[in-house]
Amino acid sequence: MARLLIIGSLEGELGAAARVAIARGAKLGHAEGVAAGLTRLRGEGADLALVDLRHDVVWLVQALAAERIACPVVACGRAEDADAAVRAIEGGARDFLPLPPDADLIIAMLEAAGAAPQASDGPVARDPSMATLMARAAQLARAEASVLLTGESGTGKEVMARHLHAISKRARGPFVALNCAALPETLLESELFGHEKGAFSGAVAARKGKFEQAEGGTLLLDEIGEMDPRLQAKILRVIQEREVDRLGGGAPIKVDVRIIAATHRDLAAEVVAGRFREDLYFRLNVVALRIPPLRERTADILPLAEHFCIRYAQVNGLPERPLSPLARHRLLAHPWPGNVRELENAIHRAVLLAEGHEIGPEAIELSRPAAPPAAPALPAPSAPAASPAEPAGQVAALVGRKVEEVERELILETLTHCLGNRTRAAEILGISIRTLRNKLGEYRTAGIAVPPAPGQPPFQIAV
Ligand SMILES: Nc1ncnc2c1ncn2[C@@H]1O[C@H](COP(=O)(O)OP(=O)(O)OP(=O)(O)O)[C@@H](O)[C@H]1O
Repeated sequence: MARLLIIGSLEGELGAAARVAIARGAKLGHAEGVAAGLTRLRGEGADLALVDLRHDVVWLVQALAAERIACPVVACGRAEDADAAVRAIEGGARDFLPLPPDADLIIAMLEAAGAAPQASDGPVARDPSMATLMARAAQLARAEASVLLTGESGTGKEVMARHLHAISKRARGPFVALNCAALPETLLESELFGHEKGAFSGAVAARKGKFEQAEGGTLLLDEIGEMDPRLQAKILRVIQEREVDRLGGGAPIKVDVRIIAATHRDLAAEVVAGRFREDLYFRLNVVALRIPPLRERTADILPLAEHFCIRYAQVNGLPERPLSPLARHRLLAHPWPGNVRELENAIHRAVLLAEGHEIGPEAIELSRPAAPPAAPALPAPSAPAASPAEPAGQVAALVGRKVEEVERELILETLTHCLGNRTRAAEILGISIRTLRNKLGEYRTAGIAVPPAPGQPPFQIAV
């Protein structure tokens, strides 16, 4: 369940935003001001904080950065408050939410924060390959062993992790998820292990890490393959000793947490390449579940599509409508490179776009062609083929240029567009923040100017 903290009075339009989020399944916390909000974020944390622009948003962002608390902050206000909104974004706020709130925008922001409201009804799994997987998951219900979930992005690893938690004897305890690829190393370290007061210059109060927050429940370490080897060693110690050391010393704290790790990488290959610790791999891999890509479980496509048709009709207050036979055909013919996430997005759009009593094929927009043309013809050099998502002229204009060069321009332009906000730019580009930082580091080394992060002097050295 997404955890949202609202900072400001709930009496006005912010209260309406709170009601929208609750209706979509978010768990709400509230603080009247930024200082009280900071105290709550130190204690129980949140996936997203919505802060009334009349409060000192930049102070909160800076305090969170100083205390290494990872929580995206979204400033909220009326469209007339544009100047204050720009100051908040320049000061490090993730985004601006215009009031009165738009329900879809709130959902999108929760999703961008990695906290999409979760359906509580468990995974849809009708394909025989998933039936086997679900049977194995059921066998594991009473087990305490760590589980390693592998599978391409969007196959449903987090959904499966939540399911494993829900059917386990820890179900009454918390389920806490952390995306290890989304945070830089120091922030990830204090998110995981917490810190004592005075552990670093901004640590003005002690704070529990995710291991402690998940006490008695389950901790999902998502994208574990991206974790730095030093932190891998610390995770190994927690698993072996069942205790965590907060940053800044103090006695070790006993923890009772089941760990589920997930990755889209081939971790065994990462071990061979020397990027992932073998001992940690064996500890996590006690039980491994591979979630097949959607193209390998085609019997799931229509049940999933129907599930999302109902869900998004309800979420948007629209009547439930069936998929027409042609729409079904179109869905079955598509290879779904983005897996269930891509299908979910396509159906959400279709539910909004469809007209009439059923959802027809015209409402289903697919990112790539459903199948290659019967007789593929080589495009003429002067008129290269474009994907349906890209206007032909724009792609044609890039012919003759190096991929590396185009990539660099896209990254730098996106960063400029986001006023230097790395997290936002990485999200838009669809790459991890770590990859973005590495690229920016390369550009700097090559002497190319990089837009500074908000609140930092131009062309600083640290990325
Ligand atoms: N079996 C399923 N039943 C219902 N919904 C599903 C199922 N699998 C995935 N989804 C939905 O698809 C989306 C992507 O799923 P999820 O986040 O679990 O994938 P993931 O493999 O963890 O992705 P990533 O590797 O990118 O983190 C979510 O919105 C989720 O609700």
